[in-house]
Amino acid sequence: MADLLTDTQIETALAGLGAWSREGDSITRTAELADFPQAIQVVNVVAERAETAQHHPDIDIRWRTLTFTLSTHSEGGLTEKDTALAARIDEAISSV
Ligand SMILES: C[C@H](O)[C@H](O)[C@H]1CNC2=NC(N)=NC(=O)C2=N1
Repeated sequence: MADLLTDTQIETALAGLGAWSREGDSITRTAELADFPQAIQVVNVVAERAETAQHHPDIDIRWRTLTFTLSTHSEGGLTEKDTALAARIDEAISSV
């Protein structure tokens, strides 16, 4: 259970995250890696972190370009679970 974020809280979180943008009840970011294996490496790191958080992003894989979309389905919108996992995804992208 996590409270839905207000519009202001979402804007503040996005300003801190940088690469993410809001699309309705979701936030999304794209990352282009050097090649396909690196993109899959990022996906594997994100998968581990998502399992630890018990919160899971939608991931679109197109060759070396990844698109992550986050929303808290059980709450029908954005919560701290999404902004927290977004930061972990950013770290995973930077670490590869
Ligand atoms: C029991 C478990 O925590 C829930 O089913 C989780 C799993 N992962 C999830 N991921 C996302 N993005 N939204 C959810 O509501 C959600 N629910």
